[in-house]
Amino acid sequence: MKENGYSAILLKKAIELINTLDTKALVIIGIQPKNLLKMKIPVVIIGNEAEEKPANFHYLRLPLSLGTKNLVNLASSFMITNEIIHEKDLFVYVTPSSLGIRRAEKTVKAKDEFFLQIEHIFREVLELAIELSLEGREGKPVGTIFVIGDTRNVIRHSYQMVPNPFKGYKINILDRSTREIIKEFAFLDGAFVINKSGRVLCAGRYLDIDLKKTAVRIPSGLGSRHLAAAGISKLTKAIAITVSESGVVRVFKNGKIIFEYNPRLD
Ligand SMILES: Nc1ncnc2c1ncn2[C@@H]1O[C@H](COP(=O)(O)OP(=O)(O)OP(=O)(O)O)[C@@H](O)[C@H]1O
Repeated sequence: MKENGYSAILLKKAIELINTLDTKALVIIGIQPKNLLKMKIPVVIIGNEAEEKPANFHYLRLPLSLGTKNLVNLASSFMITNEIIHEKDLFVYVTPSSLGIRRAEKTVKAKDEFFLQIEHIFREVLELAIELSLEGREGKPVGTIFVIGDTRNVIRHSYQMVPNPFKGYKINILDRSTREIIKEFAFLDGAFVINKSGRVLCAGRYLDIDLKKTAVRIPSGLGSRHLAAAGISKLTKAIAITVSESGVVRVFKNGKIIFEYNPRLD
């Protein structure tokens, strides 16, 4: 999503639309908002925080590389979840190269906690998970688990299924040039373990959860991958992100699903 010089015009048109139609919010994606202080309706900004921070401005720190469709869907769910607008309300969104009107709907199941969770490393891993869902590996769908944070306890509750390909290497999720390497290892059975600084400590890790002791409930139809992710997030303070072979990306915290989204269905 690149700035292409139309931002100012599109933003002006968006405001005209808001003044003409009964729209309840403005979503700004990847544009530095300017001259919006007079806006009476809620403004959701995805991208860099501006210096202007009136009470009706909400910031969503999502990666712009998720693309307009995904971001608008997430913004829509965010606004409904936080009662900024209601389902079916109209809102306008604007990006550096497009302008649109949408009816608010919850295509993404996300709990409040999810939107509080979007700090740096988590955001990068979520983006990677969505990329994996969309791209697969060599054209084939791929499923995996990323476990982020509380690594000491995660390691305690897991073991290697195969030799750890990341042993001895300093591969960090923040280093974009190593993204492809990380994705390559998604074909391994098991989970990735990532520390709070973004370093990938291991792949191919079996999450050893005693399901009798760790009472987690997940929706029926989900198998052992999702049970393991729910279990590790309950047993430790880690967050687990799963990509299922069907493409659904889920986030687990404290044994519960706090985010569920299938980017392939957009
Ligand atoms: N405890 C575990 N720790 C790490 N990985 C696991 C664990 N259990 C299962 N997996 C991984 O999940 C894979 C798929 O298992 P299963 O089909 O039962 O899960 P699922 O939840 O139905 O996932 P999907 O929706 O992707 O099919 C396994 O091949 C394995 O790689």
